[in-house]
Amino acid sequence: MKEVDRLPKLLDYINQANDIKKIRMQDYPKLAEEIRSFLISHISKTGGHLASNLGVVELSMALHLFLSFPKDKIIWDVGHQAYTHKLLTGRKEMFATLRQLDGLSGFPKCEESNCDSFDTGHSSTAISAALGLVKARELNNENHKVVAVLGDGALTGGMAFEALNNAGRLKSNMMIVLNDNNMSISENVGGLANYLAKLRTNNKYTGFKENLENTLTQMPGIGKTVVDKLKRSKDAIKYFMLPSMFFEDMGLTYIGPIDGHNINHMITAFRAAAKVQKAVVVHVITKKGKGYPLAEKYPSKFHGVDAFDVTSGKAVKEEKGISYTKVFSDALVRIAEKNDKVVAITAAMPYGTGLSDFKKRFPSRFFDVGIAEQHAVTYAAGLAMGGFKPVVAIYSTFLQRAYDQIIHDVCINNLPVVFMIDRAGVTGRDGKTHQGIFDLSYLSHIPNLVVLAPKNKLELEEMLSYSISYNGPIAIRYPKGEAYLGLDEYQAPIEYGQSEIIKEEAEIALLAVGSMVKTAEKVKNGLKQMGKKASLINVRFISPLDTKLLDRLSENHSIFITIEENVRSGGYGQKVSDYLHEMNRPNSRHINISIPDMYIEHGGVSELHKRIGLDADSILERIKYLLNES
Ligand SMILES: Cc1ncc(C[n+]2csc(CCOP(=O)(O)OP(=O)(O)O)c2C)c(N)n1
Ligand SMILES: CC(=O)[C@@H](O)[C@H](O)COP(=O)(O)O
Ligand SMILES: [Mg+2]
Repeated sequence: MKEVDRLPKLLDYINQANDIKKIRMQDYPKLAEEIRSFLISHISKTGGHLASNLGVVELSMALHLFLSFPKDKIIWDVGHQAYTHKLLTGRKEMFATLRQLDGLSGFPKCEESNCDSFDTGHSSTAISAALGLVKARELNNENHKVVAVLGDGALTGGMAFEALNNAGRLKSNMMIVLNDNNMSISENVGGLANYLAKLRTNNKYTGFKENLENTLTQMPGIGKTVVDKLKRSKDAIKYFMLPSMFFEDMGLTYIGPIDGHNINHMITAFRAAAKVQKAVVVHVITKKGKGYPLAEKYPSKFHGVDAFDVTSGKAVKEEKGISYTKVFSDALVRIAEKNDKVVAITAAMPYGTGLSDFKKRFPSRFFDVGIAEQHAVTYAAGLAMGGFKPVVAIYSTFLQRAYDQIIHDVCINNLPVVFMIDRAGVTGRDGKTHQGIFDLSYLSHIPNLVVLAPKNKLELEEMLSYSISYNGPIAIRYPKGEAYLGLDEYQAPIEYGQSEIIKEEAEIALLAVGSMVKTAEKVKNGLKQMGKKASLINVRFISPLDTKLLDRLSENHSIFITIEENVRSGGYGQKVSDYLHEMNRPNSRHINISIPDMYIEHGGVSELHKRIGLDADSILERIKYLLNES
């Protein structure tokens, strides 16, 4: 062991909340460096949200030096940047298990620590939740501090604006730390991003770099002795400010921009902000990926990573096969070459949803609307009304936001919008906020909306072509990860409302939705070994339900087994069950294999499937048990 390795690290002194207050001010930079090394070393092994976390090391330290936990509350918007907060609140030892099954969550989680105040994962909720906590504080006669921390990307979300509108009326203190790194996952876009850029580049920011208080002290009309008093006064707070009509006119106080890597400047700003009996925006400027040159250079690539080699930045595991996302991406570009009415929309996720290539190839037909799923959907409705064929690509979990827009704007108007719903099913390591397990339930009862799920790569391509030519709202849901290449000898043409019969036998009908067709193949083989015959059906259309096929199958199948990667309630299985019941088929038994109505925590997709009984072996066990054959 080298001599230096034996020396105690500053991090060794940080074992529980508030321990950071024992660290001497001159050691803050060293602690920040240690935290960064710790994060890089752990995330390189477990995967996780690297660049965002590296950017907020000093910001998190400053907040922890200023606040007291668990009394005070921070709400981390999205929550993907809360790793340093976790580290500073007694969870250091758990980092080896980050995002692993039963391990440390990658997001704030009240269950995990009393220093987490709100579970998050989806964007733009922090100001609303903080306002609620502030009101509760008032009603309970309490006096803790409440801080919402959100990024410039999160600020593009509609909820953030609704909350700001409300925050303008606040008569007690609440801090909104705007962590501005000039990036969402990709470049932040739109008028707000431009506005923040103006605030950022304001000359006076450089004036604050040396020392915020010294600068104030030297300002004409302020003077050394009155700085503290000035901080308490509403008018004088404006000396901290640069022209920020937007926040000010909304009724909030604005402080900034502040160097988000200068802990002392931030603490000074927080102290000043805490004295204002209003909502105060503290605008801090940070560098996404700070301290790891590759992440600084490629912040999008290092936003969320799998395990990687620190020196080269390359993923440890080579990507296997082609992903469904890539299949969609390539197919859409091919279609758009021939059809100039096709336009594509993303809500701040061009890369994740596979629209980056479309963006490069057809920049004028590509629209990134920011983290604004609701707007994305209604915007698509407008484009469709204007004669275009919008393809809206949004992850299953984030499309939850736009339920009303899908009904009210797209489906009541019966508009030809194509929804490409990526990350449908169990998505894995992001955990309960990100699993795409509700979409069949929230979509398949909407009148006019067709809902499809492909069994393999080829079928996703076919379904996309079908959807582009279909004259009405239509959605295709497909999972994260590698596209299935098997079963491509079965590719009956897609006919409206018709499932595909892959193997027709008798006795048992296995009806599998999308990703579960591959699993159902294995189940079929297992049943065969038990001496049972089974037909294998690729459901294809979750909505409308293929009732004709169900009627036909009822003639020589006595057991229907539906298999889907969606919660039970409102899923395909319940539709089938409902139909069989209504048609009074006393000789048909139905077994519903689906996800229990519960939140699924983080872990690997296969291990989660196993845990919830959605792998072939567990399904077979369940069937055997239910048929009394175990
Ligand atoms: C409703 C919703 N849509 C999309 C996402 C995916 N997402 C996670 S982080 C992120 C970018 C956030 O940017 P910003 O708030 O600036 O944080 P940064 O990563 O730059 O620190 C996006 C789009 C999400 N979490 N929630
Ligand atoms: C924090 C967040 O919501 C995203 O960064 C999400 O983790 C992306 O998921 P994928 O890695 O599946 O694109
Ligand atoms: Mg950002």
